[in-house]
Amino acid sequence: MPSSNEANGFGTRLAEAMVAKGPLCVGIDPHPGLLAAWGLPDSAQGLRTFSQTVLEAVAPLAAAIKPQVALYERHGSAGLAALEELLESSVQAGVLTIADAKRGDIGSTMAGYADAWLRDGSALAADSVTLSPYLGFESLRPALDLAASNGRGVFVLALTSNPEGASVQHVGGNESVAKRIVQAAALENQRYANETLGSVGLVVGATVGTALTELGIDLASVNGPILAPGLGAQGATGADMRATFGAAYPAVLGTSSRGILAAGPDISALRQATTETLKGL
Ligand SMILES: O=C(O)c1cc(=O)[nH]c(=O)n1[C@@H]1O[C@H](COP(=O)(O)O)[C@@H](O)[C@H]1O
Repeated sequence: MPSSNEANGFGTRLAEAMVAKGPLCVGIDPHPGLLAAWGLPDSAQGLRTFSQTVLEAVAPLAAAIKPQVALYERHGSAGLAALEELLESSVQAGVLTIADAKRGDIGSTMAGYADAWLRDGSALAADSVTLSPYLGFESLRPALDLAASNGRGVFVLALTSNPEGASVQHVGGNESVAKRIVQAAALENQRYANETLGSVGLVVGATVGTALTELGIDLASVNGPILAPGLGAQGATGADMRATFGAAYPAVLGTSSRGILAAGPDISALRQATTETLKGL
């Protein structure tokens, strides 16, 4: 797990990694079908081999990895142990981690989730975690504050890549739910004014097309990283992302899971798929 005494906050460390390696995150989503295609059992041992293979293949190429927590939870405590090992190995491999847990709850319970994913010494501590703000952005306060106190970060869902997201996130027209989340994140990043990039990131799907313009959302003002899922398996390309994000594109971290993982288990094939994806960004 990353230690708290990093000189720079998560946003700055991620910005540096994106300059050094390129703006790509590789999602580690050990779906049962992928495990089978890789000749691995659908078990904790299968998860462990899958995770460590992806890490070995992509650590030199990816600014971050994003393990999908649900697919480890499927195997209970043994699955979570495989995730803990992956988070630990990622530190040794020098790649930043985004735990894709999409947590969100009333403040007092949120403190428990923050402790699990963002506290020094927690077995599941990652460099950052994905959060769902639909109990109110302010309900995320324990995670926002803990991340700020120890150099970690968060990614808050704003406009998700799935078509159903619009039924909640677009509500309100020019004062949409998504716009309020973006504004709240921008305000929160004011505490990182001395850093290259703030540590409160947003999730905006690479598939959202013209929604940002239609809703009058200005991502360039956020001063935080934008995690953009939807590349590859969900159909978005680098060109789509440039068109969608415009002036905010330099802060966008594209993320692809199945589009890269389908190339495994061969390490060089995984590296080639990662390199090809990076070329498009
Ligand atoms: O937070 C996420 O990462 C996320 C947000 C979103 O809006 N859409 C989305 O697909 N994701 C996650 O990104 C990954 C996408 O996987 P692929 O479609 O295989 O690239 C999955 O783990 C999703 O849970």
